[in-house]
Amino acid sequence: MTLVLDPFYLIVDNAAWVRRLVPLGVKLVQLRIKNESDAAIARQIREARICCEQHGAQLVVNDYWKLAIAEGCTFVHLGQEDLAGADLAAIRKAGMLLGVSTHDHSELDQALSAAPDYVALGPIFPTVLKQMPWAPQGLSRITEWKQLIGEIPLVAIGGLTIDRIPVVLDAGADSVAVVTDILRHPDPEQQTHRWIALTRIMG
Ligand SMILES: Cc1ncc(COP(=O)(O)OP(=O)(O)O)c(N)n1
Ligand SMILES: Cc1nc(C(=O)O)sc1CCOP(=O)(O)O
Ligand SMILES: [Mg+2]
Repeated sequence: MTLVLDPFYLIVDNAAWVRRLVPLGVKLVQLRIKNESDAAIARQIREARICCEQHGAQLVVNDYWKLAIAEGCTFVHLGQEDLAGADLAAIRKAGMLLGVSTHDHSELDQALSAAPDYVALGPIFPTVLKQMPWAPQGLSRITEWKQLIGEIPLVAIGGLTIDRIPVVLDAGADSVAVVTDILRHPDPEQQTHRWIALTRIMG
């Protein structure tokens, strides 16, 4: 059955952000931790899972699919390199949902061969979060991707801001993922409220 994704997809880099923003009404959140020990990551996954369960939010664990399984999580996000090294059978056996990143047609073919529960396309606009070899995809690429993947939910990511939500959803994205426009906002709580309100109207 096709998954229905919340139109607002928050991505954070530690469990403290999950505790701070999920209670505001976030329903889909990714824990994307880099450069910490497995023990520290496992602890934060557990903390985030408990918080999400308490608030009816879906937690997606980035990269660390083994820890996600061990901590009883239900959703992982994998990039292409992560996917190449992952045991998809183990992920599915654990009953996990799977989201996969794509940046070009060959990556889309790879992603679709894993029967993902959503496909992410990025970077839609320039992003300051990480360096990537791909030029911004632009809005027409969102429309193209949605036509190619059909019913599978499409997540747009990269350089998204509150002002860009309408055009990105209108182009065909089912969900809009964000880091900087919320985590580096002077008032992250207020900005989260704005994202929730706008994606509820538009999504
Ligand atoms: C929703 C979503 N889309 C894309 C990514 C990027 O994943 P990946 O290419 O594996 O890069 P890292 O995030 O691991 O640096 C994502 N995390 N979430
Ligand atoms: C983590 C990530 N992955 C991308 C991809 O294109 O796969 S773009 C991106 C950065 C998203 O952060 P921001 O909202 O700050 O631009
Ligand atoms: Mg990754």
